[in-house]
Amino acid sequence: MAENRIERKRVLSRKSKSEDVKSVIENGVSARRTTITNSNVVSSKAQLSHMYGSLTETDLTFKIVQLGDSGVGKTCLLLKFRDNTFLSGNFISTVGIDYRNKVIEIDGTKVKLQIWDTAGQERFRSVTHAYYRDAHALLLLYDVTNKISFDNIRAWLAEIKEYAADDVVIMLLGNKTDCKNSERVVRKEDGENLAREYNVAFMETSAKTGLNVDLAFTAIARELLSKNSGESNKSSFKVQDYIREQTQKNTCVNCTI
Ligand SMILES: Nc1nc2c(ncn2[C@@H]2O[C@H](COP(=O)(O)OP(=O)(O)OP(=O)(O)O)[C@@H](O)[C@H]2O)c(=O)[nH]1
Repeated sequence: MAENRIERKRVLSRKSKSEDVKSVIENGVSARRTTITNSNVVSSKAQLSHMYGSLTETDLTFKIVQLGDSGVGKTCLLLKFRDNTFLSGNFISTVGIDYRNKVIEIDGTKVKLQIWDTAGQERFRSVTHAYYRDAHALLLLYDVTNKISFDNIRAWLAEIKEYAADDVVIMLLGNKTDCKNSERVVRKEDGENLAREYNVAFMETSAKTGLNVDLAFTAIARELLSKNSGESNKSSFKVQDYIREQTQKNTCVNCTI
């Protein structure tokens, strides 16, 4: 029913279906829908996998949900990761929820990441809560230039405790690190300390420059793969160690240029 429809966000809906199919063929990613209702999600996903299944054969699918206050950069992070594009200029808030798929390969295993982009605005909270439960991982974002978005992380973590599975993998991301130092109001150490307090992984990102964007999703995928294979019980994969190694590697590469 029309009144039950949750209109999707902006620019993302501009692609035509044929363009989406082309994108699937070229990039191995799934198409987007133009509207989502709670009741049609399952059938739409089934239709998509029926339509595009042979083009996106993967070994595993993981569901990742992005959370955080409105304006912290959730949609931009997803678009940077999937399409390597950045939406600058006018900010148009997400309405409801939307998702995109991206297939990545980790040590020879094809993993489909189904990434759900939620609206940060309070009025959509009851809609988005429904998507926490079966999420394998949650990316929780704040904006390093917005103290309130950081202070609200505790409230987000409380909601996660209430609505998500007990063993969900959580990663805290401080986004917009490309902004000038004078604009930054949340220090990296503050993010690290909060993440340590809640025993979650942490890194800083920029959806604008792409800093650590791929790494955030790859680290999550590796952690989920390790969990899936039962490795995490033996503590053989430590996501925060992996992040540290990878960021150090990147820093060293930059040093030698
Ligand atoms: N400088 C900078 N701006 C960013 C970055 N990420 C997002 N933005 C800007 O921040 C604004 C909000 O970005 P969105 O991705 O739409 O935010 P959101 O978290 O999806 O917001 P909701 O949809 O309301 O939940 C936009 O104007 C973006 O251009 C970043 O890494 N750096």
